[in-house]
Amino acid sequence: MKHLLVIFGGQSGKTRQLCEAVCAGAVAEAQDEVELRCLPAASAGLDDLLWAQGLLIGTPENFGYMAGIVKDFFDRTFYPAQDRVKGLPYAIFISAGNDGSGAARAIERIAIGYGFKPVAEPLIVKGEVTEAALTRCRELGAAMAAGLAAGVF
Ligand SMILES: Cc1cc2nc3c(=O)[nH]c(=O)nc-3n(C[C@H](O)[C@H](O)[C@H](O)COP(=O)(O)O)c2cc1C
Repeated sequence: MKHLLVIFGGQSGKTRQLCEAVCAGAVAEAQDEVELRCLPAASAGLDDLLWAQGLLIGTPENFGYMAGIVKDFFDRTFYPAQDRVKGLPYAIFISAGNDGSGAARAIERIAIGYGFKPVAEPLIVKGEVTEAALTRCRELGAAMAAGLAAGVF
């Protein structure tokens, strides 16, 4: 069984909606081969990160950056995880009002510090969460789960 960790932040529920679709996609694709752990960023910690063989990070864009609670996850885990998570495949999904690029860039920079390996372009959903957006999220979750199951990352 491969291990996929999904963490998310957010206040008004849109990132959570994206997260639920990401997770549904992963389960639909590979529930027999991939064990999923989906956690609010505040509840996720070092043990979860070390458990993970794949990581999906969900955040709103707040003030051109990731949610503070997602940054807090990185702040808490960076030093203890250093040199233990190199090469961890990851991808990002973002709920934004009208941009999202600042949050994506900030997470990408931090991910370089950990040595995570990007395996998909950041998925940015602007404005309302439409059915089309949820489909993209399900596809992201499915692609991550399929890649993990197949051992291609
Ligand atoms: C304090 C705050 C700051 C925000 N800053 C940005 C921003 O810089 N760029 C942007 O595109 N949207 C911005 N937004 C809009 C949110 O990204 C958007 O409403 C998002 O869908 C919220 O996700 P959530 O429901 O998971 O909290 C901001 C919202 C809040 C509350």
